[in-house]
Amino acid sequence: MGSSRFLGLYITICVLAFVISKITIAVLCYRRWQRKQLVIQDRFSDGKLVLFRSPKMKSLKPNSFLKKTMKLTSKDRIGSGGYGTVYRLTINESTSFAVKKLRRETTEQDRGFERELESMGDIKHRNIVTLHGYYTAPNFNLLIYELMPNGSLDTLLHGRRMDKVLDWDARYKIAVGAARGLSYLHHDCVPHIIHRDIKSSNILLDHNMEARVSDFGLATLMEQDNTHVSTLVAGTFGYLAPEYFDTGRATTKGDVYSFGVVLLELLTGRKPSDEAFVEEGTKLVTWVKTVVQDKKEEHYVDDRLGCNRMDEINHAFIIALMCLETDPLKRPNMLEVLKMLEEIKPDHLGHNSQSFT
Ligand SMILES: Nc1ncnc2c1ncn2[C@@H]1O[C@H](COP(=O)(O)OP(=O)(O)OP(=O)(O)O)[C@@H](O)[C@H]1O
Repeated sequence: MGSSRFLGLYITICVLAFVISKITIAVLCYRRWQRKQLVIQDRFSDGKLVLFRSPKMKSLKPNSFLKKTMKLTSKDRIGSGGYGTVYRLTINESTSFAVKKLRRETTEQDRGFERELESMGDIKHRNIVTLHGYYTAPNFNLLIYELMPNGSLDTLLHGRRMDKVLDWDARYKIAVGAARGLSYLHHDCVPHIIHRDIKSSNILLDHNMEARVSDFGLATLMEQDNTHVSTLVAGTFGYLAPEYFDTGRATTKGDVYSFGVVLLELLTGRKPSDEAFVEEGTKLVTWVKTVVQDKKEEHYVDDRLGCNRMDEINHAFIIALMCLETDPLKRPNMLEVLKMLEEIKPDHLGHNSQSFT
């Protein structure tokens, strides 16, 4: 009798200990999640602002942040792309953000969409544009990014900006930075991330002219929402790997191909969608393959490179062509591309080849 009472007491204590430990774990997880992000409900537009906590966000007053975000107008517009319009949000003299207003036609609030954004917010790397938070309301969504003061590589290479000429050293640094960011997404993130839309307008430049890959995860995100008007699901014509046209499947090797196109753009200063190619019935990649075969690279490098290091430039052409192999299996992966690029100028980058922020 005594031993069965003891057994009953023993089982009760075990069950209680189990339940208490589960509750404690749940409370700790909830607190950790709360510490990671700040959620502000917006009663006016039935929306919700979520800011991911980081040193930069620490000093911000969330309500005034929300007010300023809601007051963005066309005067604050930086530009627009396939996914929506980008605005500059100025909080004070030293703090600004880039806010991307996504086109959204459905009114459904999707928790999967938010989860995707939360994992995008966890990605922190010095060659990737940080997502600081998001705003979601029944009719629109905003993504809050770090503002890149030097805009996009596309604008610097092909736009009318005369104030900044990118010489060979600057372009080399951009190529290595972009390769490092992409290699981080492919090889260091779990699960790995396929960008799906690598192009010069998605490579932004920070105050040091260091490359930052932007818009990662957006193709997947918008596919879920199913509102991005795109002929080919994701990716931009001129940058897409040939196999994508057959399979429609995005792969890391597809990103490697697109990166190869960006490298060619850096070397030749020509856009993959250059009308001259269309008129000649060719495209940047086919054209460069012939140039390299005929060993005529020096006639086609961008004059603005201002460099007599043709050995380095030829080396970069070879890496670009490896990325542009028609057979994806023959292309190197991004870690290999990064290593080959770093070998072009081992002394130049020797002191800062570390991958993480
Ligand atoms: N974080 C940012 N900081 C500064 N400028 C940005 C930022 N994000 C985007 N921009 C600028 O906003 C403009 C539009 O960018 P967006 O990413 O919407 O379009 P895109 O990359 O040109 O095209 P797509 O949407 O098809 O990828 C570009 O000129 C880009 O330079």
